[in-house]
Amino acid sequence: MSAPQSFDAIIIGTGQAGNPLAKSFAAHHQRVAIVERDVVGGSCINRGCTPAKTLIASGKVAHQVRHSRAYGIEVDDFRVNMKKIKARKDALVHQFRHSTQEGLEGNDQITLVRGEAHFVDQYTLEVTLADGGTQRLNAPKIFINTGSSPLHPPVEGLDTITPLDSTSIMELEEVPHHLIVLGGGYIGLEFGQLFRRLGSNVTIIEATDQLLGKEDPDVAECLQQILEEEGIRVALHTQLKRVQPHPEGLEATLNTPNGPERLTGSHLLLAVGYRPNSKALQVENAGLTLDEKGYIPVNERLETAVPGIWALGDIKGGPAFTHVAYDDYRIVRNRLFEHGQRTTQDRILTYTVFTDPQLGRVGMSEKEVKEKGIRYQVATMPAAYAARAQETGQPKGLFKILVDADSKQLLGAAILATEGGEFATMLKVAMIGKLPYIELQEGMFAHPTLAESVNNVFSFLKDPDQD
Ligand SMILES: Cc1cc2nc3c(=O)[nH]c(=O)nc-3n(C[C@H](O)[C@H](O)[C@H](O)COP(=O)(O)OP(=O)(O)OC[C@H]3O[C@@H](n4cnc5c(N)ncnc54)[C@H](O)[C@@H]3O)c2cc1C
Ligand SMILES: NC(=O)c1ccc[n+]([C@@H]2O[C@H](COP(=O)([O-])OP(=O)(O)OC[C@H]3O[C@@H](n4cnc5c(N)ncnc54)[C@H](O)[C@@H]3O)[C@@H](O)[C@H]2O)c1
Repeated sequence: MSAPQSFDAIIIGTGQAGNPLAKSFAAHHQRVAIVERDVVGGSCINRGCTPAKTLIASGKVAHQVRHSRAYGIEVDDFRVNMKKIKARKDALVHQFRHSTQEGLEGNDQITLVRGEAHFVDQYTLEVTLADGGTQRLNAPKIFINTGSSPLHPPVEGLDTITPLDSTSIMELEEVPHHLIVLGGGYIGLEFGQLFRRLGSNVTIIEATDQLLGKEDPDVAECLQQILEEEGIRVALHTQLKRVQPHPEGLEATLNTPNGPERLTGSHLLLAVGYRPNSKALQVENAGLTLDEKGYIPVNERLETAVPGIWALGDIKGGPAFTHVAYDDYRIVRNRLFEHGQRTTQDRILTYTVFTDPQLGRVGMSEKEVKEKGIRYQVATMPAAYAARAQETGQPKGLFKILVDADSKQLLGAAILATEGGEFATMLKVAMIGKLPYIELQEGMFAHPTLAESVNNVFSFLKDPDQD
């Protein structure tokens, strides 16, 4: 075995944290190796946000064409061309991937190693190279950014069919006749609505009693109603007991609240969550222990229990979003290169479910506020009260904003509305600035934007137990 190649730092994974971190090391004239076992760029640009949102944009166009008569535009006929929809998505993914790869390969300080890494000891990795053989690398600092992958649940008969997951569904070149979706979370709802809009029959099977289990029931119910109005069947409190091949594709045996049911579908999408990519790492060789779900525990500085090893992004557990992984990078950069004190404790969580209308979320839900015993007030207003929502013919949804009863600052918000993610971002800025709600209620905002609704929504503010 040849001597390991030495670096100032090694990063495992070219995802949302690893890629910018490599560039920060390079900018500080430190030699860094970054190891990638798959395509460069990680989940977001290859298998997650970018391809999904590009496809969802096509679904929205199909929906608008279908409903164009409501706007006085008479389109006689249209056809969904799934091959072209996929080609548009592939082109963008390749563009993003190519520029990420060029950014790494074109930097003299960065060595991109193609292969799968595992720990040999605290400072040494062995990479099983993509083009054969192995290579050992060592460094005093190692950063794990290996992300997560779709979870395949234990369902009887699953090995007798070819189920889809969030990666393979985006490679379809035809629209499923009947898409059965297992799981009513982010992936289930985004893809369920996309394929419904492209022409599929869609059934979403959710084991619990509401969609998007982390959200408040009123918000989840409002979104469920919107999806059902588009013709999606939502089966709550329902388990998938068994699947088997069927001439139409598959037959699913369900346990519903009304008893057993048999359902035939052309495709099954598994959307029951993600699992960490930690098994191949053999972290025990470095003295690290995974938690019970396979995540790598870290402190608020993203340091693992072993000095000199950090974990960033999905692999550390907690909210799994691109902007969280990127913010993990900012924290590490801040502490290593800027003598800063940033931690994961400082940040206010935000995310958007890219259904249409979007669910833009920031801060705490009402459930979380109650659990923490905070004294709060809540304002809920139908999106239809906004002039903009009426003018654009997109009145579905609601605005829900929580306010601290003592400080009068915002605690959190759920904006279920067209471009709800943009609206929630504005509220996050108010939260960062610790603005009392009155500044929003009395502020002058451009008319007729959706966001000017912050002038009106607080007139609905009430104590939680007030009718
Ligand atoms: C369909 C879908 C849609 C999504 N939409 C959104 C969205 O709209 N907004 C949002 O914020 N988030 C979204 N997400 C979540 C988001 O994609 C992830 O949270 C984010 O990409 C995680 O980034 P990461 O840096 O932790 O890991 P990743 O980007 O997954 O990078 C990890 C990399 O490590 C590599 N790797 C793993 N193990 C090894 C090893 N042993 N050796 C070498 N390389 C290894 C992997 O190949 C991968 O390239 C979506 C996810 C999916 C699946
Ligand atoms: N817009 C976004 O930001 C976005 C979009 C897609 C994915 N993501 C990320 O990807 C992660 C994974 O998404 P996801 O939708 O797979 O997971 P999820 O955890 O959001 O949802 C999974 C759902 O499946 C249900 N479920 C679990 N087991 C089941 C079973 N056996 N039968 C029926 N239902 C079952 C759960 O109750 C839950 O509602 C998310 O947590 C999120 O961080 C984010």
